[in-house]
Amino acid sequence: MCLCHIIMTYDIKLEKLNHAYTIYKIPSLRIKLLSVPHSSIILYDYYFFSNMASAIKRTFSRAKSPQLPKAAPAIGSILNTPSPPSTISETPNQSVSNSNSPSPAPNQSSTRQNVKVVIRVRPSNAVEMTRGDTEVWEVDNDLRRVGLQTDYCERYKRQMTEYFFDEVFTGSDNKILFEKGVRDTIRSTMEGYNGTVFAYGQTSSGKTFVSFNLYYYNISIIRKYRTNSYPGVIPQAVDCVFDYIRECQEKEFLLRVSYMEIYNETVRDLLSPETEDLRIHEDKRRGVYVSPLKEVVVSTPRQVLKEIMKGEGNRHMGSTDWNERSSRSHTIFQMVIESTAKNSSPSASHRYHPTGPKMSGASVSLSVLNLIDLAGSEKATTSIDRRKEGAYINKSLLTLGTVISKLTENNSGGHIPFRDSKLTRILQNSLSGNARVSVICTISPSVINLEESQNTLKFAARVKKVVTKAHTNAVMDDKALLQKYRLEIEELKAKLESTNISNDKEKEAELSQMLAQEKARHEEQMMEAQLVRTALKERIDHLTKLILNNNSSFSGSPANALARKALVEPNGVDQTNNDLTNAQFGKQIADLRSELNSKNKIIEQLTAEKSNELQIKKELEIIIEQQQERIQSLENNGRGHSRSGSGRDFSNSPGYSDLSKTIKRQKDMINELQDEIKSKEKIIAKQNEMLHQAELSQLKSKSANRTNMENGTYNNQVDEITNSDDNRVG
Ligand SMILES: Nc1ncnc2c1ncn2[C@@H]1O[C@H](COP(=O)(O)OP(=O)(O)OP(=O)(O)O)[C@@H](O)[C@H]1O
Repeated sequence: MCLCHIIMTYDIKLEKLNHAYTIYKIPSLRIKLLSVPHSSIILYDYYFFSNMASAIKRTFSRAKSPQLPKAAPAIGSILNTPSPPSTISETPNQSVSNSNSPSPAPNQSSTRQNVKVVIRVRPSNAVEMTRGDTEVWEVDNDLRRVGLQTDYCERYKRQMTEYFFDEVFTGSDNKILFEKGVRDTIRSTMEGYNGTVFAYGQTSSGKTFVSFNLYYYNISIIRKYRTNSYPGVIPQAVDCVFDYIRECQEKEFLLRVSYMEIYNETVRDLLSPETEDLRIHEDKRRGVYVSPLKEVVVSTPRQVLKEIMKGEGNRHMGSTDWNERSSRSHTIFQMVIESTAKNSSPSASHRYHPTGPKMSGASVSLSVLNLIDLAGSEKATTSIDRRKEGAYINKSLLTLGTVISKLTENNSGGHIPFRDSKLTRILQNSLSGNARVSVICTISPSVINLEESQNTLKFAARVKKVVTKAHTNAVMDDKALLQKYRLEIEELKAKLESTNISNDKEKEAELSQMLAQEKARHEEQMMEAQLVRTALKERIDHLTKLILNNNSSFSGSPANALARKALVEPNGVDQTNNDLTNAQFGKQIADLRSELNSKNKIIEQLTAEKSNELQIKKELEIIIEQQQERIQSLENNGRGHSRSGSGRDFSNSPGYSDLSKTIKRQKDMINELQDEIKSKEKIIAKQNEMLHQAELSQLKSKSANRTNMENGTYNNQVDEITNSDDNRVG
């Protein structure tokens, strides 16, 4: 048997040699020493080497050692260094048993389980390094032990303090921390148990680094998440959830997320910061919950991270004396997971019926995952605002501590002050039993923070004693979103089925679709024809109006009006001539109109001539009348003279005979004029008759062309026109 020493050395201040690490006895191996020149190692590399050491150990243990001891012996004993003078060992029963036996498999249902507690001692930060702070904590991954360094205890005569937890880590590797400390809790949640993960520790101890690792994510660079070396627990949990869903063959899931913060004892919705008056409620079914709280249904990890980033943008952060970007509020990122068996459609009796009520369906499992980043406890700070925030933070953390103590003290249902702070009230479900809980406690390595770190470790040891008994939450609940969506899908499927029962029905549907298309096409054509008709009607109306303006006698005649109507609507209804094309029809109408127009013009002319001659006739008649009066008076005068004894007879005088001749001539002229007027009247009458005949013949030829025209109406109209004795000239 030979001794294999793997010794990791690093010098954080580049001055002194610090730790001697894990030493194993590994048979048949001759590695004596792996020494690292201190000046070439930076802090980051230290963790790499530290992890490498673990990897080497694991490899050796698998390859060479049939049985590596589960817990390596204490460092001092192997190095044969004297044991510390005295030791306070926080190894509660549960804690010890838990650290030595693996946590129960997550698929065990309703088993009593201790809260899983993980410790992370972060590396010294720049300030601590610059100050040259001594690192006081030593961590043994295998022993799952964190304790004060022996050197330090000896030098400063301090009591040796050591704690044992489920997992202890140093460095920055969040992946291994997640794998060992959190993964089971997340997977339990996917199986229907409530789960809660929270980070606890003093300000600047690395809670946010372990939960979010915001320094590597910021809102605009979610994409970088995949390449980030230290994704926090929350993004890893999100990945774990979706990995689980991908792997799970038999279930389907629905996820919704919400994100809230407790700032100065006020609950705020980080996804909907404008929402006011968020309250904590409690009912038997849901336990303690916050409302109204915005919930977003999510279907990809990216979507979840986007929501987280959105919420982070609204979170209260501030610069403290210890942390440039300190979380000034507790945040709770909540994911509700609904799941149901993949082929579990609503039972037969509950199937959708179009007329029936909507019924409950298959059982849905509903679990809630809380991922919590607590604000850090802190000592007095210089800023007034920070001091107020700090007071609220410290008070709520104190209450959390008290609640945990009470839970571990009696476990018997005595009064536990959950209601003393919003934080403990919201965590009530998780802490009081029905949840699997992982707590990550973070501490600073520096001696400056020794007291705070010890408090954190004491808190961690108390939490470790809390026993929970989670059970799966199956609900037959229409309110479960998954169930609602399922029912809706069922309804839609049923509707689809009812319209698509058999092939015949399919064909029928096809036919009716074709018919519908044909109908639509026909309607389209009708519409087009209608448009042409309307255009023609408008044109006719327009022309008719022009005729009305130019020839009032045509428009004034009822027969003409009827004829005009018949031209447009020969059936009394608006009917298209099926034999004549629209263009032919239009042309005929135009020809007729122009023919009628020219006839009307002739009539107008004749009428004007007639009235002119009538006027001449009238004037001649007046002249004749005057002449006759003169003759009469002349005759009377002649007769009077002769009677009076003058004995004169003018009838034989030349003046009298001239006058008589003139009168006769004028009378002849009048007679001639009268004859002429009569002949003009005859011509007008004839023209009117011709005009009338032209109208009739036009209508009749149109009538002949309408083969499918209904009998009666049109002919009646023609008869009406024929019989109508309207007021024609003459
Ligand atoms: N394990 C780690 N490895 C490397 N750097 C770390 C680690 N933990 C914390 N840090 C760094 O330390 C600083 C403080 O960490 P963080 O903000 O996570 O502390 P916190 O406990 O959340 O503080 P607060 O309560 O004030 O919000 C950050 O710059 C962070 O990057």
